[in-house]
Amino acid sequence: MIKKRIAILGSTGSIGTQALEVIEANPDLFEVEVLTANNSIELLIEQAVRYQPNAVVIGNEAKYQMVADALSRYPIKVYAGSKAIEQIVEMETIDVVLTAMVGYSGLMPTINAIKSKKVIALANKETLVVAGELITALSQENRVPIIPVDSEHSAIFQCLVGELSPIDKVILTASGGPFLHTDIDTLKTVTRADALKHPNWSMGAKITIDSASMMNKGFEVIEAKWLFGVTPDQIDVVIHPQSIIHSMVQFEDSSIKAQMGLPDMKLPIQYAFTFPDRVKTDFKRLNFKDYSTLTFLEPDTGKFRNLAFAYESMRQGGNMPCILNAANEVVVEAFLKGKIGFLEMSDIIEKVMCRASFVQKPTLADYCETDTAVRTLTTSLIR
Ligand SMILES: NC(=O)C1=CN([C@@H]2O[C@H](COP(=O)(O)OP(=O)(O)OC[C@H]3O[C@@H](n4cnc5c(N)ncnc54)[C@H](OP(=O)(O)O)[C@@H]3O)[C@@H](O)[C@H]2O)C=CC1
Ligand SMILES: CC(=O)[C@@H](O)[C@H](O)COP(=O)(O)O
Ligand SMILES: [Mn+2]
Repeated sequence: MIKKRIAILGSTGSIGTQALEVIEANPDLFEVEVLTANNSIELLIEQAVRYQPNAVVIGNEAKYQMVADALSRYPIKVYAGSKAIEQIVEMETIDVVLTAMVGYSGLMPTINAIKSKKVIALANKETLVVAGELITALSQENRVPIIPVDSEHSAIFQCLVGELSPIDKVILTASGGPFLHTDIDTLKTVTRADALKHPNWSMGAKITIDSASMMNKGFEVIEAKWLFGVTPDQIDVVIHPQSIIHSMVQFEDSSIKAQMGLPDMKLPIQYAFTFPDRVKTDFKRLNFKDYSTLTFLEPDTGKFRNLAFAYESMRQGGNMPCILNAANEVVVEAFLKGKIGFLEMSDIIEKVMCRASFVQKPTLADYCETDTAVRTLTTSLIR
């Protein structure tokens, strides 16, 4: 395999740091070309010293000088600002861009990376939620593969290898989050700390709250639609609290394929880097005898209304998923800051979906305008 030069957008986060572990374990296969972060300069500097990338970018421009000073002894270029993150992906020496930034901030760098013909290892699902149609069209136009990193989509992608026949259904598994068995009255008073306790995965704060509210699964339904070209009716969600089956595909002859393993994001990250090959790892193996039962339940969309909102946003199409995403980013931040309660997140999102300006055939400019306008609208609805 030719050594791949990798740019990690969001190297200081949960996905970013695990990607660096994968790269470090396979020095003959991968090298780090670019690292980016938003504010975490200490970790970014430590990573840059250790992995010696060609360039680093710090999103917060006020922190540029501190990073530049710390790395002045090394042949590492230092840039700052969100525009620099968008532009760095154009570097000729990059083969693969791992999009591991959180939220809407991943959109513009991903667009630029596709236009620069880089292979995309896509962790940042919000990119496909906000602008799935545009991103899919761009990737086809530029003949750029988008390889999923999200565990469910990596599972589906792995199930589809070698299959030429049509998909009947994709079945996304969901852990159910920390509140699977919490009644709706108790949900009114759950705290940030309660919601940040994911049963199976250790992840960044924003996606952990999305998992607790099941917006993560809603986003993953939209992500699956664009990645695998299926209709909303072909996407089922099933609660599987053990997170051992990462997702499944049913074919037209009724056969179902599942991808399984212990919950560890390093596997989907590595597979996105090595596809179509598989590379030996020392990751802990699943032992079926440790599990006397694997269980499956119907999601409760009365309790977790976000999942229903995601299906509704797909039904409406246009900029509605972009509206959903922007509203969600604002309410999650407000919940994390203790400004609103857990159930208020869905109440506010519902109001925003009714009030925001709908655009049936959005351009990139429309997505940008929608994101800005919806953030303002959502903020005004938070007491
Ligand atoms: N964590 C996981 O297991 C999984 C994550 N994903 C998806 O991957 C993405 C990353 O998630 P995760 O790693 O958990 O998130 P984290 O919050 O742990 O990390 C986010 C990274 O993005 C950077 N970042 C945040 N905001 C900005 C911004 N405005 N501009 C530039 N950089 C920014 C952060 O920098 P800094 O440290 O400086 O703030 C950090 O490096 C998300 O889209 C998530 O949904 C998907 C599946 C699983
Ligand atoms: C690891 C990963 O892919 C997450 O998206 C995870 O799936 C979250 O778990 P939930 O199933 O609880 O949303
Ligand atoms: Mn996932």
